[in-house]
Amino acid sequence: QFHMIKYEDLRWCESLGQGSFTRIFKGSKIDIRDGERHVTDVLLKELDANHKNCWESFFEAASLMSQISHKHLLLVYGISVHRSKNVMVQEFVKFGALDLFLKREGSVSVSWKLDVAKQLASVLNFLEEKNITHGNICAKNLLLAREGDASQGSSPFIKLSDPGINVTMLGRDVVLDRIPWVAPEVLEAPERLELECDKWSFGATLWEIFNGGQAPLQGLDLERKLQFYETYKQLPSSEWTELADLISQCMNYQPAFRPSCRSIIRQLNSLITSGTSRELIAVKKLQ
Ligand SMILES: N#Cc1ccc(Nc2nc(N)cc(-n3cnc(CCO)c3)n2)cc1
Repeated sequence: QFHMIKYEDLRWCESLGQGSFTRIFKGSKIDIRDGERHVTDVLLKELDANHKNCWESFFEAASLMSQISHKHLLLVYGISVHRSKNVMVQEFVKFGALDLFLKREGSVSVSWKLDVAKQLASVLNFLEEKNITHGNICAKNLLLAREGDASQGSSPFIKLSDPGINVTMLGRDVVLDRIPWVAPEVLEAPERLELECDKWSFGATLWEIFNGGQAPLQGLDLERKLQFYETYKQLPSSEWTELADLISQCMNYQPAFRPSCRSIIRQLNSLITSGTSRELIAVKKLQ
């Protein structure tokens, strides 16, 4: 269920960092189509050689992405296996991971943030309708295809990345370090990854988007992160009560009590109307 790409048709350029058990590089792939040579920018996601036992899970994540298509889902061109190299070949998304962008950009408008949140909610709704759980929703896995420029009125455009190695394959410390994105119920039973888990992670991601891309509970060691769940803590809430309500509804310790995607989208729509008018009033006060 994959397009196999010949290793010799790939070129590695600069390294762009690493995820859990993977390294990512900018690269290009070469296709010969109707006698013409086409070079395409790609993102090469390599599985660490010392985690070869995860290759099924690594490719399973990618195959999820290539069996369904949606405008806000990352395009996976295929995979390339050569000797000990397992490589996933993805479309190169122009502006990279959202968390880094938010940290770099600092001030984006409320409507920009809500636009991104709505795009994420819409692709989660698409996955929910197909009963597909992503399992690793976070700002780092949201890629920015278009920056959007408030002054020009052009809006951002995001793509949801593959979930990476399945959480059941990760060591406990790696899962603990994903607190508060990983839903509490997943800690006890990682194999029971369900749709509700993505709602919890959506709440944590919404918090990131409205907190300049900074990681929630950053700097807490694993013990304290575990205590956060054991004592049923919530993330520091925004002054914007409607936003804080939505985040805490998503991050409900009872999975069944988390809102449906439709409800999330409805609440985002009302935030958009109240949020943009709040922003207009604030701007008017400044004039
Ligand atoms: N400066 C810069 C810059 C860096 C990267 C991209 N593009 C791109 N395209 C993808 N398909 C995936 C990623 N990506 C980034 N971080 C992860 C790991 C967490 O998912 C994946 N980045 C564009 C510009």
